[in-house]
Amino acid sequence: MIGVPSNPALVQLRRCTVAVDLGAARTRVYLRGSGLVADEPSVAAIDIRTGALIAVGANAEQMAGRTPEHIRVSRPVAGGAVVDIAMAQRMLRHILGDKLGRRRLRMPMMRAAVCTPHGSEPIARRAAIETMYGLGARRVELVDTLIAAAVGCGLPVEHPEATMIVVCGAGTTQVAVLSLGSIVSAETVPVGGDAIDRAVVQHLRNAHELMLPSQSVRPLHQMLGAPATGGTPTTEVHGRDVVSGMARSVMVETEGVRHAMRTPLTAVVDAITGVLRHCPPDLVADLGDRGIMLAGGSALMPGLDLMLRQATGMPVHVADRPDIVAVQGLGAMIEGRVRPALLETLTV
Ligand SMILES: Nc1ncnc2c1ncn2[C@@H]1O[C@H](COP(=O)(O)OP(=O)(O)OP(=O)(O)O)[C@@H](O)[C@H]1O
Repeated sequence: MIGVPSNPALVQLRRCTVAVDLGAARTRVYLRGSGLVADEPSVAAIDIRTGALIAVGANAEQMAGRTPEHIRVSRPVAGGAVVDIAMAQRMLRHILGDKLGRRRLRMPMMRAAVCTPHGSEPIARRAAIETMYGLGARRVELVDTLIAAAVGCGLPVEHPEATMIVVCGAGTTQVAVLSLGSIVSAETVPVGGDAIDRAVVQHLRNAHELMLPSQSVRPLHQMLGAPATGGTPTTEVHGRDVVSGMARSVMVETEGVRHAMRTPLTAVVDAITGVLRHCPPDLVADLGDRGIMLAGGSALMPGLDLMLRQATGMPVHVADRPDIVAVQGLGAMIEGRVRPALLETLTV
């Protein structure tokens, strides 16, 4: 496992004590020596009359859509970037304060590793760094999420054969082919689980004039992978009538929901074919057997792997715990469990 530390960035990563994945849906924190210590929704609730923080994480998420006028539920991370640095700092401080105790909070933050989506803008990378500086970090190492996730999946990224990873999160999907520890070709599209959920909600609104409560969307995900049958299978769905505002139930056809979910996913399929088009033929040939590793929280969507298999004709494997692979990969880097020399990191 120990190799030659020829990559200075990896040497810097080994000095980090904390690894953070600030996602649009969830914030995950890995502490060296302790493992994953926090995995909470990236949500904060504030009292707008006083500016006081009322809740963070799961407690704040439960309040979404149910708040009185003076409470605002905020999501400080969107589209793969921290969009409200001050709120992200307050949220992280509380999430970690709850887990570590206030006094231990400053120490682990001295050197932090943070993953950022592939191809993120300099301003987005800066925002991630500023967020960590506000928590007391003196140095921040940025790592491409695709590299962190590939390491977290246990892919043999340092080998001279191609591996392909698709990280499907809440707001973005990142696709890459890696070989010899580096990204050969990659693409990020602004489509993830949230876009799929919005497509389902919009379909119910257009086709049935029904407003779907947010907790009712996930049970409909299974329609993506439902076998196509000759008949028209239907499911009963409860919601609110768009016009009258009254509670109402409708029978929803599987095929309509499946079609709605597939529409945003065409961008993901296009990204996969685009990445393959930019790869040397030898690497593409490797992938015919190895296929695609699917990671990110949306990889848990039933039928997504099957849909991608059908659309690309390639084998698709879902990572173990696909939602946490990126932070686990970062964790492996700061623990020194990754072969040096071959991994590419972004250092600022
Ligand atoms: N069991 C599940 N079934 C279907 N979808 C799921 C499941 N679990 C999580 N998701 C979806 O996964 C997404 C969150 O994934 P993940 O935690 O990887 O996002 P993130 O890293 O916070 O987002 P991003 O990478 O876009 O910043 C959400 O859209 C959520 O609805």
